[in-house]
Amino acid sequence: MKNIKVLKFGGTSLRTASDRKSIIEVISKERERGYNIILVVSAIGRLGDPYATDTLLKYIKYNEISSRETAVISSCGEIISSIVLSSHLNALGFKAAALTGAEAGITTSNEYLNAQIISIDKRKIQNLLNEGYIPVVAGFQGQSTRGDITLLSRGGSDVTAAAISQIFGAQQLDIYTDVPGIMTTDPKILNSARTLKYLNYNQALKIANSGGKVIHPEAIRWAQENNILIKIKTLKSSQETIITKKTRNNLAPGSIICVTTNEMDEKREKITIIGNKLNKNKDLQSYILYHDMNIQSLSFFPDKIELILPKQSVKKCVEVFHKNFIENG
Ligand SMILES: Nc1ncnc2c1ncn2[C@@H]1O[C@H](COP(=O)(O)OP(=O)(O)O)[C@@H](O)[C@H]1O
Ligand SMILES: N[C@@H](CC(=O)OP(=O)(O)O)C(=O)O
Repeated sequence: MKNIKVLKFGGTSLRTASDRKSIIEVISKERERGYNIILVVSAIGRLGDPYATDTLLKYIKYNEISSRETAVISSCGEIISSIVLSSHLNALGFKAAALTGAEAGITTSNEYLNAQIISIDKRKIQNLLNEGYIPVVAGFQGQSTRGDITLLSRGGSDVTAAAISQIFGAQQLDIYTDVPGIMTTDPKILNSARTLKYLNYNQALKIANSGGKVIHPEAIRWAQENNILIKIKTLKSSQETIITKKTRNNLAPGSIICVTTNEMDEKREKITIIGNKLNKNKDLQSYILYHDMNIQSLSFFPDKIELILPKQSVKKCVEVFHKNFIENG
């Protein structure tokens, strides 16, 4: 079957009734454009929302239940979400069918909380598509070769969506989230962050690997193998990031694209400055070496610089790098 598009909706895009209404409008438009749609959903909302992953995890203590049971309770959020969305679609006259990861044919390795997808049996989703249904797949989960429920690691619904895109020969995967794409830094840290319009797979992978959690790195790898165009977007704006093999965002030596942050432990965070041939950026290097920013450890690589700092110094430091070397760089 041609013209397949996979749409993934993250927990933050499914939160309210109005979000879910906007999702139905997106699906409707994509169908009108002639696409056969496969949906992948995450658990609704974030900590505090009834069936969000972190809310479910608050009901248990890791040492009281096994990893197997942790995977089972965590998987419930996505299952509930898939049924909520399919019921909305059916109520509006679409034909939709919710599937758990196992029902969608996703077989994984045996690590309960951090499994890898080994294969996807296409038959169930394919039959639904042939019959005019919109499959709504619960993301983040699969079934191990031993028959247990497994998780694809935190943020893993992106992996479900990219793997399904590859197996079904989709040319495009749209990931809906609460930010208008991959940005020059986390907009929750700095509101002057701007959306990066175009990235190639390698640039996106570097950002994802160093804490830019908009997309799971494993999802980029699945997409890259089949050259699938990824769009990262939000329901609320027309801005987006387009990730492809080649980018229009060719970087001059010494330039920076993104500053990411990643928690190391309770007290420390790692800041990563990502760019091209950063050894050519003498201003940046001397800024780091000669300004007192509370840096505890520093590593230079050709395409990134990693700094470890106490948590309280991170915001200021991100602000300085962003202002001096991205906004005015
Ligand atoms: N460079 C970045 N660009 C955009 N967002 C970022 C970046 N780094 C971190 N983020 C954070 O990633 C969040 C989106 O990822 P996530 O919470 O996993 O969403 P979803 O539920 O849609 O999967 C944003 O709310 C933002 O705070
Ligand atoms: N709900 C899971 C899986 C996931 O991918 O979620 P989201 O797409 O909302 O980041 C998690 O919180 O890890």
